[in-house]
Amino acid sequence: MNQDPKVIVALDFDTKEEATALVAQLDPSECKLKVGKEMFTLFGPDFVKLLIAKGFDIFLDLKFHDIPNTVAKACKAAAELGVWMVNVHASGGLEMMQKAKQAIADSTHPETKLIAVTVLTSMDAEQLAQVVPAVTPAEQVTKLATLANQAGLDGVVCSAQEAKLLRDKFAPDFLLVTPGIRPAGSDKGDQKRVMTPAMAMKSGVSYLVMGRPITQSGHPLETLKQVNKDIA
Ligand SMILES: O=c1ccn([C@@H]2O[C@H](COP(=O)(O)O)[C@@H](O)[C@H]2O)c(=O)[nH]1
Repeated sequence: MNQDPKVIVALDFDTKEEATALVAQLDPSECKLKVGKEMFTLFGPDFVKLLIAKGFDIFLDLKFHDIPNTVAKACKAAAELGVWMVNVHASGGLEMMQKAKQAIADSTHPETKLIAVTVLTSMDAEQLAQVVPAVTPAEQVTKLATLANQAGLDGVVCSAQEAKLLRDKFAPDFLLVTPGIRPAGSDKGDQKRVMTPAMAMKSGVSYLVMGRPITQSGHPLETLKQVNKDIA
């Protein structure tokens, strides 16, 4: 029984029925689950609690980004739902991340992990240059990860392409959570900074976030089992 599966399946569905049909095939020893903005907006905290009750570790991927007081209260509310992990945008700044961390520490679930999004995996160098001039994705990820580390966060969301760089810079327990994971030959969709599951694990990633390559594969359970085999 694996207590700490490395794949986080992103439940990005617009009906609860589709999501629960998939979840019914999965086992908490094979994957964790991620609830993002779409499903949380549609189905709210009760949906999250339902998944927790089935024994899954839940990453609540709401990417909070607001003034420190607001983000801190949102993180406390998320932690008190009983989720395994929650996140904020690192570009919200040091004070915002410190207050969020403190709010979780003061909550009824101080063990909840808090990580920060660096540069979205859907952005390439050209897109990043439209919002932050004269910096590469790797430089911007490193800068924001350093800030998150300084704020005492548990880790960051980055692409697997930056994992080796960050793994060499931070302590082994600093979590690197990477979306943009694509098995060889699978459709990239809107993801730009991608890597295969096996290469990502070799680069020092802590957890792989995978949505469409599993959920839209036509045979999700087999796909997940193959990924777990590939990274074993
Ligand atoms: O930089 C980021 C941050 C979050 N995500 C989320 O991960 C999944 C990826 O889904 P795929 O279907 O495997 O592309 C999705 O829920 C995003 O909101 C990200 O992709 N990149």
